[in-house]
Amino acid sequence: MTRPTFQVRILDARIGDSIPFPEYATAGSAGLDLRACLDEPLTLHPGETRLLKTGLSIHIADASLAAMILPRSGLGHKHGIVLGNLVGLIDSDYQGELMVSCWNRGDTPFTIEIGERIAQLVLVPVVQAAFEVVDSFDTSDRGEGGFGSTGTH
Ligand SMILES: O=c1ccn([C@H]2C[C@H](O)[C@@H](COP(=O)(O)OP(=O)(O)OP(=O)(O)O)O2)c(=O)[nH]1
Ligand SMILES: [Mg+2]
Repeated sequence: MTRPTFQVRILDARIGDSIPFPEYATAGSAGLDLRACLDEPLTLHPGETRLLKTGLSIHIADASLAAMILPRSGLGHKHGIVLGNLVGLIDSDYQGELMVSCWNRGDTPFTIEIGERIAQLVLVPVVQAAFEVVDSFDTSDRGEGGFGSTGTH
């Protein structure tokens, strides 16, 4: 399969050296792991949130694509390390450093090591909408029902 190509800037000279460049871990991986570009290990105390550098910027350039920063399941489930913004959305025109908001939502301190994989980046298709303002909609089966309106079984 041909892959779209993005320009990437390496903002930290350790990337590609002591801190590996992101790569798909397996042929079927959806995400690229992002690593913490720290100068020293960082202990996140319970409830603490810190914005961490990744040492990389990407320019997606194509408005029909975006990237999402998602938590790693192991860190989130086992150690309570998730994202302070829950999900990060990278706009196609963003050219700044990819940043990861790390939140310790658990009840024990967790130390992030230099170069540790802290989150994952997933490229996703995007549809930009145009809106037509109307007074009413053609009625659908659901109508305005939501929030459990179809029951629980
Ligand atoms: O986890 C994240 C989330 C966002 N960003 C960058 C890329 C994104 O394109 C930009 C803006 O993000 P967003 O639109 O979610 O934040 P905002 O609070 O609305 O800021 P802005 O006013 O700059 O759009 O910040 C990151 O590096 N990491
Ligand atoms: Mg925004």
